Amino acid sequence: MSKPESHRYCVGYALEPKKVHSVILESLVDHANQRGIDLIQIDRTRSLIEQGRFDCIIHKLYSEDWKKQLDEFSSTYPEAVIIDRPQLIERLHNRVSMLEVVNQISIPLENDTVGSPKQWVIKESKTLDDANAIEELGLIFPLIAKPLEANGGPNSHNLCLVFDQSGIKKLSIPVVLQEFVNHGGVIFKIYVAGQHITCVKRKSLPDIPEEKQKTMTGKLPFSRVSSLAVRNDSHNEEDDTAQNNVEKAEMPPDSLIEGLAKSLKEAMGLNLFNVDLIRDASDPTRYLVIDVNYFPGYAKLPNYVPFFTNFLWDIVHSKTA
Ligand SMILES: Nc1ncnc2c1ncn2[C@@H]1O[C@H](COP(=O)(O)OP(=O)(O)OP(=O)(O)O)[C@@H](O)[C@H]1O
Ligand SMILES: O=P(O)(O)O[C@H]1[C@H](O)[C@@H](O)[C@H](OP(=O)(O)O)[C@@H](OP(=O)(O)O)[C@H]1O
Ligand SMILES: [Mg+2]
Ligand SMILES: [Mg+2]
Repeated sequence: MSKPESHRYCVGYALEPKKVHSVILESLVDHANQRGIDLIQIDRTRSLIEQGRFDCIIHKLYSEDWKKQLDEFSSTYPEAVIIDRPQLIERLHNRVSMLEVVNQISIPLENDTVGSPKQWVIKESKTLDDANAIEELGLIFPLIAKPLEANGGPNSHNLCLVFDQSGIKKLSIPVVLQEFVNHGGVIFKIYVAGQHITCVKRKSLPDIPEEKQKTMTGKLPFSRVSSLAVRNDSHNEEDDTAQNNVEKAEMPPDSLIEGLAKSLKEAMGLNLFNVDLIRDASDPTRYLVIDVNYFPGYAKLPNYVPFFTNFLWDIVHSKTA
């Protein structure tokens, strides 16, 4: 075991209890401790300033009161690093602004392209009921309907596949209708923590064959497919095939993974996020970003403990973010 470092740094974390449970594991606390970093839970029942000096604060809380407390804390301790600024995180709480940035960056790539699927936003319920208005939008079925807000609220992961106009009527507004792209049932999840980047493969929604696209009608709800894939221990033939597809899938080129992660980090000014990326089954040079999440489930990564500790170490040692 390495020698504990003599100078100690203090990193405060402010997260919902569920997130503390899923991300701040004992193994992380112990490892960080060995590297001179004390991970301290911020007490949400007391004022932040009262809790003294932190070298760095990591957080995933969005209330106005919390934002005010962070501002006060920064004024009192200007040298402390806040990961990340709430105003910058907000872009990821809306499924339109989260993908806009993908189309503003440019990544030097030889053959591949990175973009986002076509999407339409519907904000008024009368539009859902108006067959003419829907037709005029020129939607391309099948679609994925996603709540516009992606702020961790109870409905923000309630998605559904929509096969024709009849499926649109029963959606809740505001909703984003996104072109469904067949991608071989495999999703690439790029996790970013400051300058540390890693990519894993996961099971995704299966392809919808063309014959099926013509016969399916209405809508089909689903929720949290890629998380299910992490937890799934059932064994049926369909799952085995899906798992097989994941294992066989070739990773995107390193230059694409790094280029995309670094450009997005720069453009958004954020340190802690992941990117969901798919590869078009009918054009394997076409990559599409479908989702960007703030402070995702890092503990699902196989190298999570050193990965996250290295990030914290960089921050407290450079004191710049
Ligand atoms: N445009 C698309 N084409 C094909 N499949 C898609 C598309 N968008 C999403 N999916 C599928 O739906 C799943 C959930 O979509 P998305 O990641 O946008 O939702 P989310 O609720 O924000 O997920 P997360 O739990 O990662 O935050 C993806 O993992 C993928 O399997
Ligand atoms: O709880 P909200 O704010 O909705 O955010 C979720 C993200 O949307 C998911 O992407 C995270 O899971 P992944 O790390 O598997 O993407 C998921 O990670 P979790 O499994 O630690 O909850 C959450 O960060
Ligand atoms: Mg996702
Ligand atoms: Mg998401």
